Amino acid sequence: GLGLSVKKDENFGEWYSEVCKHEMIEYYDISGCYILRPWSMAIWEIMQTFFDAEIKKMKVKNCYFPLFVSPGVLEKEKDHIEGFAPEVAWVTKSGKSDLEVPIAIRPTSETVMYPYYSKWIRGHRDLPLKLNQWCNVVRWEFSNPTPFIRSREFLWQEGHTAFATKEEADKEVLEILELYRRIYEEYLAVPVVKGMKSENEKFAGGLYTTSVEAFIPNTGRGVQGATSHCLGQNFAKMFEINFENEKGETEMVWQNSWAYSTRTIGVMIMTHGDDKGLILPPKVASVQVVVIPVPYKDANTQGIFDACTATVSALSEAGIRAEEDLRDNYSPGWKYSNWEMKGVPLRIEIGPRDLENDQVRTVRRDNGAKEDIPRGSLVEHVKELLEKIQENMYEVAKAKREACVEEIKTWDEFIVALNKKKLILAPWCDEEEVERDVKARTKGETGAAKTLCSPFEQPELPEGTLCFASGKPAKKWTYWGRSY
Ligand SMILES: O=C1CCCN[C@@H]1CCCn1cnc2cc(F)c(Cl)cc2c1=O
Ligand SMILES: [Mg+2]
Repeated sequence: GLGLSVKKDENFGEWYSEVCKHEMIEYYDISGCYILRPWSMAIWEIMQTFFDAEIKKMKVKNCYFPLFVSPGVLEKEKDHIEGFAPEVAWVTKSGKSDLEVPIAIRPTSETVMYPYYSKWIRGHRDLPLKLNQWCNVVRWEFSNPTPFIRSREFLWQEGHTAFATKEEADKEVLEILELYRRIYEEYLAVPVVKGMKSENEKFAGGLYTTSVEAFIPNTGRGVQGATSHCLGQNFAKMFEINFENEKGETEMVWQNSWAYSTRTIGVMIMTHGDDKGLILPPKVASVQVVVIPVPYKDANTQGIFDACTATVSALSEAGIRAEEDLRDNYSPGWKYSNWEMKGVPLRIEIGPRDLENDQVRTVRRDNGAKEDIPRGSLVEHVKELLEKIQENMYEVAKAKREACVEEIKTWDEFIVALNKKKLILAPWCDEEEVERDVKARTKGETGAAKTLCSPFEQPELPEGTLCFASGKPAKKWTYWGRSY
């Protein structure tokens, strides 16, 4: 049918699923797997074009490692994969016959790549080694699958870099994190917080984890947007990735790994969609402007169609992604709803009056504003409108997220804020067992609260401030909440 059957604020889960099904994904017969249709694949490609160009400026090179991992390699370090083992997918047969040894499908590629890093890195001249791959990974998770946010197979990029010094690694971790912030804030118009993960939440195999964290006001859940880890020398030790330094001494390399995935698209949908459907930020919209003719019984229909075609070519020549919808089997009204559902940021209507006045009518998808524009200044007006839409979508989302933030000092305030679906900013003693204790005490059907990150931008922490959970001296302000 035409519209959505539920409202975003009434039944978020159903709303999200229906919005995704309007040409972003198709459900698949294997649970947790989804078909990425062109409407969402185009978003992935636009982000990939940006990110790929940026990492190439950083001298990162793309490569491709095999999908399959032999068990010996995957299970090289028990502690690295402890806890993850249940989500590893295995190939056990080919045709009718069993494989001698089952083969794992990569859930991430450290164990696939690092034996070769050990082989390729001999001396300091082999450093820094900076490789990235655009690929899919498989994690056979059992918690409720959600299109883009949590699927058993997803697309991502995984960067794996090796340096001679910790300083170089520390620097690159933050450079990549800034690119992730740009993907979210400049392309997807989604505000994120940059911060450090707690010892409990970080990648266990690494030294420290930084992340960009988003927040979904409707569900009151944080969502990890992307991660940039410094692995220290842990994997160098595990996989003997050593190099001979200038003085002829053998040293272990310092490594990073970093990733973002198709989860980015789900965060964008959840953030911007409304009861008419998706709203695409212009930067990532495969169609930024849709031009719709509004013919009138005996008016000059051909003239209207020609004006639409001319408008699309003028916009396209200026690098704007514009399309006309001249289908004669749908009414203008039907077309308005259809393209609004798909989230096209700007609609242009051309009817008899517009033809006479040599103008077009523009309608913004983000706030519904209508404006008549003379055809003579069409291109710069539309460029301006698209920039305003991009900016407005970010500002609106940022204001909504800020309205969810609640600063608290005590346990009681924490519980009240948690139940009000807030993004909680709390003074914390930064002790692991305190975080584990908070998780245990907040366990419930809607999931436990945990740390999301400790923001790099720390508010003032007055001397003597106590941890909200343990009463011990607080060391830092940390964002807490339920999460995806
Ligand atoms: O997040 C990134 C950036 C890109 C490269 N990887 C790291 C860490 C990935 C953690 N992680 C995440 N999930 C996993 C699932 C698994 F089944 C196994 Cl065996 C391992 C892992 C695992 O190590
Ligand atoms: Mg996982």
